[in-house]
Amino acid sequence: MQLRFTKMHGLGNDFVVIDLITQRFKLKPHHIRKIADRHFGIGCDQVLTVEIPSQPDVDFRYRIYNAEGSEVEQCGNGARCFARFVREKRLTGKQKIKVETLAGIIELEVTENRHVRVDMGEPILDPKRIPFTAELQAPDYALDINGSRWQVGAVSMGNPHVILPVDDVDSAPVEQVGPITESHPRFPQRVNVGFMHIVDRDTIRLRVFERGVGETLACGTGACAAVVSGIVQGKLNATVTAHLPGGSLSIRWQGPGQPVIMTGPATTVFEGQIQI
Ligand SMILES: N[C@H](CCC[C@H](N)C(=O)O)C(=O)O
Repeated sequence: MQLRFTKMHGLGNDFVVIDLITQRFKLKPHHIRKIADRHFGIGCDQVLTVEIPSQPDVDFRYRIYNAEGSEVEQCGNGARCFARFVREKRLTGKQKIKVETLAGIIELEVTENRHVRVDMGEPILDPKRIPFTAELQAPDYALDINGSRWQVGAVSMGNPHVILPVDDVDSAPVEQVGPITESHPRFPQRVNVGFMHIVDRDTIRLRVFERGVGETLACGTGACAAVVSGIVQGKLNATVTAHLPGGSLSIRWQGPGQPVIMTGPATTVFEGQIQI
């Protein structure tokens, strides 16, 4: 079958976006792996699908698949691309778009300067719901990684994140520590691994080794989780600029009971068709 797709990216975190409203196809893990393959397929970090919602008062269903084929709960950079896609494809004319994900409902808004503002919902700090094995909820946790002890943050944005503090992201041990931490036994559903340098109370630099993908040029939920962790530890103000290798995001969180608001760009690269 020929499937139409659109190649997009959010700060270099790249996606293949497929409209499964006007096209009918059931994507299986081996299809995702083929689409995501950078030599034998199109190439991307994640595949995103646009589907008919299953809930009332929601505009679309938004599904996310990591390049390895696993379906995941949330993708922040993908959410911004989702908003641009459904408007460019005239699947909606709305300024504010509600979408359902495995992590719950999020709200997307295309802003005047063509950026997209996403209400990512409330962060989850209860270890049991991240999930992360810990006696009690705390601002940070001692975590032994390959014989070294780190003092880490643990936050879910619907998907699990662990945040490791570093003094310099450029020299952070992403390749060495990322893979082993992604599969750390205290994270039963594996985890996205952020390496965060707090520059000042309004600024962080961040690299992310993503669950199911590896290091990406940007991670939206990772930026949200890192800022929340820094705020909980009393080290960041409510509005933070997160600088990632692919570019910068604005992240705002006003504390417990409040949603995390992420604002940033979304870019369409090309359209195509793939025989699948
Ligand atoms: N790798 C993530 C999903 C994609 C998240 C990232 N691309 C973002 O922008 O939030 C996970 O397994 O939870």
